[in-house]
Amino acid sequence: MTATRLTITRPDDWHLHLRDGDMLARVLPDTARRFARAIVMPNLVPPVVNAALAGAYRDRILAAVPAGLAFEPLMTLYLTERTTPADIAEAKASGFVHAVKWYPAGATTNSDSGVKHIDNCHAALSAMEQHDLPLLVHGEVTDAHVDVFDREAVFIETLLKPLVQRYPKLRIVLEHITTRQAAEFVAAAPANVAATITPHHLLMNRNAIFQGGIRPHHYCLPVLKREEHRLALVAAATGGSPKFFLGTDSAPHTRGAKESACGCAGMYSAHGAIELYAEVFEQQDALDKLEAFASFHGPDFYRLPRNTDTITLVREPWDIPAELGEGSSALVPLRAGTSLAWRLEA
Ligand SMILES: NC(=O)N[C@@H](CC(=O)O)C(=O)O
Ligand SMILES: [Zn+2]
Ligand SMILES: [Zn+2]
Repeated sequence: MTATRLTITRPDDWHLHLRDGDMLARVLPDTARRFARAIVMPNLVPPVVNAALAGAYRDRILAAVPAGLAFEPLMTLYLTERTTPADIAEAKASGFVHAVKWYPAGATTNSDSGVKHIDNCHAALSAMEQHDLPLLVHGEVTDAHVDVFDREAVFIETLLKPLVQRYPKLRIVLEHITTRQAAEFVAAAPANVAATITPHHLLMNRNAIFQGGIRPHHYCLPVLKREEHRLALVAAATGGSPKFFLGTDSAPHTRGAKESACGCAGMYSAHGAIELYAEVFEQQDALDKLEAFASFHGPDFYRLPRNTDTITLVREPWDIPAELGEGSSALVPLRAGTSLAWRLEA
């Protein structure tokens, strides 16, 4: 029998881009309606590199939370080769910075200030291990000679495995995993290593980028992979392991920035995030595993309390508009012009 209603502990989003200004105001309500908390990515321009900037950004986010909704932004720092142990100590002491993000320079959107050589970050990484502040990783090498579809697997072998060995107590989240190699690596790693998985990498393979023509709204980083990799991610997400948890990587870009001769990487999914995950879990006949993936594994890893209120999803198709918002912040959401199978009950 198929379920038509599903009530779960309110989930959190452990990887989210909220941007700033008009775009922040446009996208935050979508997340705040569904999730109690989110790990907010620091790749603004300029990036959020210290606790003072994170605190100011946190205030702007809180000011944009719609009346009647409760939402807690969990802030992150952007790791650079100039991040000091004092920056880390200050971030930890703030109480609102929950992690530090490693962007290999040039790997993704707004990563220009990121890390060229991780060997230049060892003082900061030691401080993070000492203060128990997790490291979040965009796991792709940037070497132009490495095929774009292999960049995650090569990153794991050449950079991540040595790092895990060198810092055995550092908590590490490999973000938005996209390959069988990543799922296997995380599953076999010690308990201080975990991963987030996006709805789009669970729902689509790389054919979606080229369906009848080039599809800029299906371009993200790490790029969608072959079907065998999608299947490995689905098995990891629905398999019940506490090492895998929800992180949408909802990454809004304006329509113009996506539909361009050199379009930005990132998909917007916050408008239907938990509903999209429900589709995946239903396809696997694993709806009973959704709550742990969406609401328990993340807070347990981050050592935060689980949420105590609930959300309810109903199996009732609803239409996704062709475009969300207007003017400078208008964007094309995932599944634009089609429908989602599950709807969030008001
Ligand atoms: N995932 C993406 O394709 N884009 C993200 C950056 C990131 O998470 O790598 C963005 O900020 O737009
Ligand atoms: Zn990334
Ligand atoms: Zn991201």
